[in-house]
Amino acid sequence: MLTEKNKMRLLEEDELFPSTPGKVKIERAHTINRQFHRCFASTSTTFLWALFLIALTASYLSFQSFVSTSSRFLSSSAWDRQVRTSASPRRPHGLSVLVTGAAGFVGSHCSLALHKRGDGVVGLDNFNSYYDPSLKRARRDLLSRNSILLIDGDLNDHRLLSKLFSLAHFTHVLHLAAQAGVRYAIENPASYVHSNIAGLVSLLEAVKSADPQPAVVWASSSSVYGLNDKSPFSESDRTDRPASLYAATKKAGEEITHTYNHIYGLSITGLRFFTVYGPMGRPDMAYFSFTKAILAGKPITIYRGKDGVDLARDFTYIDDIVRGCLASLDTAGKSTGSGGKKSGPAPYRIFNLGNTSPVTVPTLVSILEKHLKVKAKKKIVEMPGNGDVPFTHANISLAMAELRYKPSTNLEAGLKKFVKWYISYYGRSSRGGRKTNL
Ligand SMILES: O=C(O)[C@H]1O[C@H](OP(=O)(O)OP(=O)(O)OC[C@H]2O[C@@H](n3ccc(=O)[nH]c3=O)[C@H](O)[C@@H]2O)[C@H](O)[C@@H](O)[C@H]1O
Repeated sequence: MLTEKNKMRLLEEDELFPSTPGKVKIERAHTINRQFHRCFASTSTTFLWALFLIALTASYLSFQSFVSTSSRFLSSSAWDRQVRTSASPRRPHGLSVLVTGAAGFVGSHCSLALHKRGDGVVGLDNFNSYYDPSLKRARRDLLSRNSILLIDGDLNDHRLLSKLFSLAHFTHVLHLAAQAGVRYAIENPASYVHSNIAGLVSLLEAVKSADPQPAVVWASSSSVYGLNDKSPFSESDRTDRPASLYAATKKAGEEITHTYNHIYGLSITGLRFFTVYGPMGRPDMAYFSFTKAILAGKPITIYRGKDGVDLARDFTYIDDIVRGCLASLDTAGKSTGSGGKKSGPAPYRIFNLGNTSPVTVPTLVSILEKHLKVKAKKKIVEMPGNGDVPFTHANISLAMAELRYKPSTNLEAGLKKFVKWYISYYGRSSRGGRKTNL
């Protein structure tokens, strides 16, 4: 017999876990159900508590790491001195440059080149794990051996940025930090917004407030041309049809920098890089991942465009890009703002930095086969609709006229240098582990 109290409890439980209407309830089944429900209720409560505790611990740890990262930087006079020393030019009228993304491919090369000619350089990089951070750490070690300070920090850390600009009077910012990669945007769209939009705005806010305001040279991308089919691509061509989120964030960057130029008088130079390659490059890019796979005897996938047309890129060698970046810094006019107001118009420039001679992906593979002395196992598939464009081709007349930019390394010669570096760094039996220092 059920007591009134038990009946009430059952009723309450029925309301909590309603049974399917019209089903006959057998008391034994109900008892089992009840036990199950209790057990479920207690399991879910435990689960919720566990979740709560995990969230609490995670926020505590991230707060701690934020506090320790910031205080490590922000309260040490030794660190202040390091920043000032690294930012100081060692030649008369030398530049003082904050290089963001300095542990990256283009960033590390540019930092070394600036330092070599006597400019002051401070690097900033968040060492994210988009590709193997050990290569980024090796680049940092190389910079460190050249007395270049590289700070582990994120563009979105406002306190860190304002501290940096208060410590050093940077004449220029070379902004190369970004979430790169065209196809990865399908997997992780938020990382593009974090770095290429929020990070960019955070940096521009800090630059705007700096006194004096530095000039900004930053990496846009050939991908902004998107579905443009007028060849070669000129800076005045349409860029309103991006084919990937990566491209859309780079295009947005061009508009955002324009706003800061217009309102605050920041001197802006946007560089549209065309598929940059070379030693110490990015492991996610085709020439690099193909090399690794070919040496390991693994198959490579070659995408092919509509109607069996080969894809082509205006592959541009890193040394040419570095020269273009340095020439942009050297010719950037001054920012005109102070205290959040501009005192006159400041330059806003955009340049293509390409090679002007597109090469198809199968040709890239055959050059690699020749330099590696190994035949590739090729799998040819139709280009997936994940952001790729069929070809790129730069018109570089503007950069030639204003920057004296003149690319001098063709793909054959550039890949030879890349392969030499790759084998010296990873060895021929490459499994991704490094053999020597950079
Ligand atoms: O100029 C840019 O603005 C961009 O250049 C670079 O993008 P992409 O030109 O796409 O270079 P990359 O990935 O090396 O693919 C090269 C070719 O190989 C094809 N490709 C690629 C991979 C593969 O497995 N198979 C293949 O055929 C592929 O279809 C393509 O045709 C930078 O990564 C990017 O960050 C941005 O800076």
